Amino acid sequence: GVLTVEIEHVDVSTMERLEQQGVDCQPKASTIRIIQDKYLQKVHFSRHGIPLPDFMQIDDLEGAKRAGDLFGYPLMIKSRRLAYDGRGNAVAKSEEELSSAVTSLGGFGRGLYVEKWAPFVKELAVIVVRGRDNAIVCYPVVETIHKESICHIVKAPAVVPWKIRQLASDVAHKAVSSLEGAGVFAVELFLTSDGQILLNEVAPRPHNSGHHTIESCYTSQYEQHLRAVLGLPLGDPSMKTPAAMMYNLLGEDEGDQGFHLAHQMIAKALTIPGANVHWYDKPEMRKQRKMGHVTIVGPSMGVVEARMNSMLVGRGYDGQPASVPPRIGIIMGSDSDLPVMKDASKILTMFGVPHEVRIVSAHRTPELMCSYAASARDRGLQLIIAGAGGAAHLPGMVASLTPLPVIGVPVRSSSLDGMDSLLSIVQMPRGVPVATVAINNATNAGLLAVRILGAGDPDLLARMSQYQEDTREEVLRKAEKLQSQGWESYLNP
Ligand SMILES: Nc1cncn1[C@@H]1O[C@H](COP(=O)(O)O)[C@@H](O)[C@H]1O
Repeated sequence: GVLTVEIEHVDVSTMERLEQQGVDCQPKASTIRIIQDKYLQKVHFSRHGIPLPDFMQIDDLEGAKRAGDLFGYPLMIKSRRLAYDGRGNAVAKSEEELSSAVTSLGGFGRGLYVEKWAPFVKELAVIVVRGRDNAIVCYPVVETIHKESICHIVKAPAVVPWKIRQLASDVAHKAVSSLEGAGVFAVELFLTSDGQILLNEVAPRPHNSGHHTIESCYTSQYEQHLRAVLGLPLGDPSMKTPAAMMYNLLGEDEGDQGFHLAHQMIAKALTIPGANVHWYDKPEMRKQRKMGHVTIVGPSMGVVEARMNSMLVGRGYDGQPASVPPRIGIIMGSDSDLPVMKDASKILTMFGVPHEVRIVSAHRTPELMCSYAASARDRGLQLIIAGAGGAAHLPGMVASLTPLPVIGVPVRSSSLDGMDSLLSIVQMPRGVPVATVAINNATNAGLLAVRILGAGDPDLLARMSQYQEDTREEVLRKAEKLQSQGWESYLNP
């Protein structure tokens, strides 16, 4: 008999599986046709004014050459259907390579089109959800890092300027608004060196770039998909952990050896704080096949990256050896500030906050100051305490080079009793704040830093309450002693 199933939309791997089983997958509705045929998908999006790399259909070698003349090389040649994880794509680096590239894709009969090479600096993705009532919510923008055309690592949120995140969300929102159907859509994007966002493609389904949402967001992409298709209210897509990274467990070898290697990795992942292992239990192990994934969550991207590095030691992720990454940087203009600035470090050690201590001078090492401040956030620092004396420009300059909060410590210098340092630090122009503590009071800088971090770290805030309670009790104990003994014996015990 004939079984007719009507589906609103279907992803390419399902299509491929159905075709392998001899099921005729000719779509009926126009929406389905647009999503299945990547060329028609692009035509559709460009009609809706969504930015994407230039593209054109090619039917023969002459057409491919014309496209090469128009777009230049390297030229991306793509199959119109059944292409994913790098399959169905071929790059021709020159006109001579066109015909072999076309042959590798199965010839023109399969339906090909070409795309102008997108000179991207990062690949981004946004999971967009659309309800039956057409309500749309977007998950935070993520960065996808590919290796040999297969997604390797996903960073959530993407470490890109806020404006870029907004632009990426806008493009993704617009792309999904232009389609029909309810459910989760994954929008893959290119970020170019001149800050443009170009649409790569839209996958109408829960997606690899959204796996992190299971642990890092209030509503996972899977729950969200069910809510959307069932007509329930959409859930909150925002992140409940500050940072997450997902690592795909790809088959590293065939058969048993492949399982052995994967299990080694899983055993390592189980020792990593914040790591969650997902194993798909696919019956067969193949090289480069997605067998599972690990999502690591943590309090900052720096911490999550360090955890990822320690999981991947010896596996070629570009990180440094794992150590506890500092959350706070204590910097000072000279080693002569150290006797004062050490008090900030003492407080942070007491509260168990990992930190680093460095000498960075605004006047003697201006380049170092710039690179330190500019890279601080990406290295995972959450706050900077900067101390200096005299013409104390360090805290203010650092504050102008980073979005992180900066606390300034005026260090007393020999000639003006520290008033020069205090005024240099506290009198900042509008727009560039530095929280300034009392002259030489690095202890307060440490305590203020703990309070600021505590706003997003309940454990730290609880410790701060305990510290206040302990301080109060100490004072009360002294007051009682003074009252019971009198001041003379108090002073001369
Ligand atoms: N403003 C400034 C720029 N570079 C160093 N300083 C400050 O100059 C003071 C004297 O430094 P030194 O003892 O090294 O001469 C220190 O407080 C130091 O922060």
